[in-house]
Amino acid sequence: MRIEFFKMTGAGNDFIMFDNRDGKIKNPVELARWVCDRHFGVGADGIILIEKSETADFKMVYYNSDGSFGGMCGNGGRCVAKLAYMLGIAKEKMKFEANKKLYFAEIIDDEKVKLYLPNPRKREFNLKLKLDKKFFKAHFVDSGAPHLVVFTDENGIKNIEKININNLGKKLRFHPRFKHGTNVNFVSIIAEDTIRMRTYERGVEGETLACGTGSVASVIASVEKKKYKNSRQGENFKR
Ligand SMILES: N[C@H](CCC[C@H](N)C(=O)O)C(=O)O
Repeated sequence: MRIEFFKMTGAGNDFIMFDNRDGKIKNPVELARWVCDRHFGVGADGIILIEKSETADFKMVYYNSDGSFGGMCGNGGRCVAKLAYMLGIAKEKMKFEANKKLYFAEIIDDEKVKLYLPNPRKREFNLKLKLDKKFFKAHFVDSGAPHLVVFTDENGIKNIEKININNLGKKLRFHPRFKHGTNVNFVSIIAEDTIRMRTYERGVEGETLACGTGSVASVIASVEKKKYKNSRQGENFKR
């Protein structure tokens, strides 16, 4: 069987995407594991299927590289919006369904796609998580995907670049407090309006280069805990 695919990256978080409106992909779990392999496949953090929707322009169905169902993905949402626009499935302003929720996206120009995420309701601040006889202070925000935010300064970590994400991140990701597991973001305050974040992703089971819903969760925790300015500066951000 021949299946056309598209590869895109959102800030380094990369995805292989398929137009599955005809339903010809029947085993996405196996497909994700195979094509996401960076040596024996194409290589990506996950796959995204565009499927038919009754309530929106299309449905985004997202699987992590290990084949687990991913729910919502911020970077993937921007990529799939662009693909849907390129394929003529949606216009510049669109709405799509993902994990039974509705999202709005807007194509700004060739390089920019804006994605509107609803305000996360599930937030739990000041958790104390026991790990290897030590307590970690962390905050939990579900921004479409479950995210733990671990501030380096609240946990005596001096240099975020030196954290062994694939070790410490993994332990927190599997902490029994989270029944379905969680993504884990380590965050350092850089300036009044800038944070540095490194993410361990559930389902990729390793550090990824960027995470959209993780960024949103980290900013929410920063505004709450660090009294950040709730600034809209990001809108004018230029590379
Ligand atoms: N990278 C994604 C989030 C993936 C979450 C997924 N790994 C899970 O919760 O299983 C993003 O840009 O929002």
